[in-house]
Amino acid sequence: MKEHAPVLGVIGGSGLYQMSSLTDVEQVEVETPFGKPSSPVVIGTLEGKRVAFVARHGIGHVYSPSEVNYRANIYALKMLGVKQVISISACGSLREDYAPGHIVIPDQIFDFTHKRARSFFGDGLVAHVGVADPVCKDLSRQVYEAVLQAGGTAHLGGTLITIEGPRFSTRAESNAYRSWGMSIIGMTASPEVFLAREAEMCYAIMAHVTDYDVWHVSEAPVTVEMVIRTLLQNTQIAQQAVQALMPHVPVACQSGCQHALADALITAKDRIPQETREKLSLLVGRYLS
Ligand SMILES: CSC[C@H]1O[C@H](OP(=O)(O)O)[C@H](O)[C@@H]1O
Ligand SMILES: Nc1ncnc2[nH]cnc12
Repeated sequence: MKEHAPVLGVIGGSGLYQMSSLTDVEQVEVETPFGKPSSPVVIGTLEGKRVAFVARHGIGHVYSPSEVNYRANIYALKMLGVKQVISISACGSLREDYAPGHIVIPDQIFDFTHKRARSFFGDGLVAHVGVADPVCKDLSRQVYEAVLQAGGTAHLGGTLITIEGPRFSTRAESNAYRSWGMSIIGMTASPEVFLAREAEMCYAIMAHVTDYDVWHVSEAPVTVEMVIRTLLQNTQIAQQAVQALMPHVPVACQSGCQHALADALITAKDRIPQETREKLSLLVGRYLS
């Protein structure tokens, strides 16, 4: 591997399985204590800096939202030295003013998933990270500026609800989420965002609105074809936005993401099994010495 650690990790979602703008590309097979990431990690140069890319659903889109190994994806990026991650995701809109083609950088997450491994911790080492503000405010603002610079229509803020899927919502569910004040809907932000916090990484979401879900009275209900068609129309903006972000990374984080575990570990040091210490040393080593 090249000597410089990637300054940015990009996790590409539905419709974004590679970054064509990367040069000097190498492909790294990473094995983590949590298994293999969804795809080989592709590391390449963009604007003179190294970027690491993972295809969330695998090459050919082979993992459903419930099957994605979120822990391995985040852990693999951490192993490569990545400290800041952006997710590029497709989402449905639950608000009239967040229209298909627009890009939302949400500031809140509502986790409605129920069957995913959602923490690196356990097995004798307990941690409770704070996620009141689940995304990095500083990285999110830079992503927002970058999307504007790339010519996109962007919204900074909004709540993203993550459903388990893989099916889309019923009209009753969609209307309920709207009545709860949710802005956009997807299937992958949780637990990814929370794992990034446990790994003390800054994390922001560039969510591409691909549809109006199923609540809209005059728009057709969401389909996969609709999602991929709209996302593909946005691919160039997504790639240009990442390019526009590069001069600003690493973004100066004032939000404490890089110290998220400082007051989160609760297990007595002498009670932590050696095996767990070793497994999680990359995350907690500096707190246990
Ligand atoms: C292909 S439609 C539903 C699918 O698309 C989104 O994926 P991602 O967040 O990885 O872009 C959504 O979350 C679902 O997984
Ligand atoms: N309407 C929707 N619901 C859940 N995930 C989505 N991804 C894209 N559109 C979506």
